[in-house]
Formats: sequence, structure tokens, C-alpha cells
Amino acid sequence: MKDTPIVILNFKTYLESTGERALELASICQDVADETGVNMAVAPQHMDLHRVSEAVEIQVLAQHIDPVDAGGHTGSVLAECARDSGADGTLINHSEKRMQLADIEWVVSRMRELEMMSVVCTNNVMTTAAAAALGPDFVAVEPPELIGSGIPVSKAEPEVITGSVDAVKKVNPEVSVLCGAGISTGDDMKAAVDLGAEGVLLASGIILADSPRDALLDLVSKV
Ligand SMILES: O=C(CO)COP(=O)(O)O
Repeated sequence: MKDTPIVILNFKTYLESTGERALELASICQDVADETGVNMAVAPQHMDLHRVSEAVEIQVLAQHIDPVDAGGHTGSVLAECARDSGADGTLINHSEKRMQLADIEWVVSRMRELEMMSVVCTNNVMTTAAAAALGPDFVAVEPPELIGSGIPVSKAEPEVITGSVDAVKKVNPEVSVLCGAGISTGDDMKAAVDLGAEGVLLASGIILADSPRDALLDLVSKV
């Protein structure tokens, strides 16, 4: 059983969520999860996976894993290395790190073999349906033009969420649908959940807030 609604905070490459500040932000997420009972996960940069996963009990995800087996692949991110660094799973095909379909399938399968969580990011209803056919744990639909815009997908493009939820039900009802892009407030998250999303994937609204703790508490206050 997946514990939803879930909030996944993607640390991206913001300085505000890098290094020591990744640790601070992950601890805040842990505190908010403990205080509110809302399931939270964090996706720090690869270099921060180990220290973050040592410091918190909430789930820690990689931002990307390469479709490679162990061996001669200099510079690639190996699934087993992410796991041994403390990752419980990974984001796959984020719009800032797009992959080919066969490679997405490869990483989803490897996550399943390693009993790790897979979150495939998509950009619209059609790609959400395609991703659901691969059987990941989650798909996260994020219209790229709204990412980092402060304009929440759950208000600007509600049909992308309802359309994704409907499509995924038909293709593979075991897959949970998340949404993201421009989400930052409790109203944004409530609107997403009311539209059928089982959680949100977000970044700038929390990471760049004056008080990430207050922003997170507000985010989960209505679900
Ligand atoms: O890309 C996103 C999360 O992975 C969304 O980013 P923002 O929350 O900054 O719009």
C-alpha cells in the first residue's frame, strides 16, 4: 500500500537545497512529516544522497538514474550506487532530464528488481498514459511551461490532472498519479487532490520560500 497523499520535494540544483542546506531542508521535511502525518519524500542531488539519507527517515529519491549496468560507463549514475548511497528510489524522465522511452522502461524495470520506488515524470495526458503502461509506482505529470512559474497546474490546467487520472485508471490502475509545476500553497495542493492526484511533486515554491518550514506547513494544511 502506498502512503498517500505524498509530497515529493525535488531539490533540483538550487543552491538553497545543496550541501549543508540539503540536510537542513530534508530535516524540515522530516519534521513536517512527523508533525502532520503527511507522507513526504525528498530528491536531493546525487552528491548529497548519502548524507541526507543518513540524517532522515523519510524516503530519499535520486533525481535521475542512467540506464546502465555495472561496468564501463564513466560519469553515469548506477542504480546500485544510488541504492547503496541511501536512495529508496528515483525520479525518471524529469522535464529537465528527459530520457528515451526504452531507457525509461529500463530504469523502471531496474527499480522494480531492486525493490526501489519509481516516479516517472511526464508532460501531458498522452505521455502519462504511455508511462503508466510501464508500471512505475508513480507518474508525475508536470506541464513544462508551468514549472517554476508560480502558476499552479492544479488551477491553470486542471484538465491535465483529471485527464491523467482517467487515462492511468484505464491503462494501469495500480499506478498513482502525482502532479507538479507551480504548486506552492495549501490551496494548490488541495485542488490537486480534489482533482484526483495522490500527491504533488514540487520545488521552487518551498525551496525558495522565505521560510520553507512555514511554506511546507501551509502546503499540507488542507489535506
Ligand atoms: O519540476 C518540478 C518538480 O519536479 C516543479 O517545479 P516547481 O515546483 O518549481 O514549479
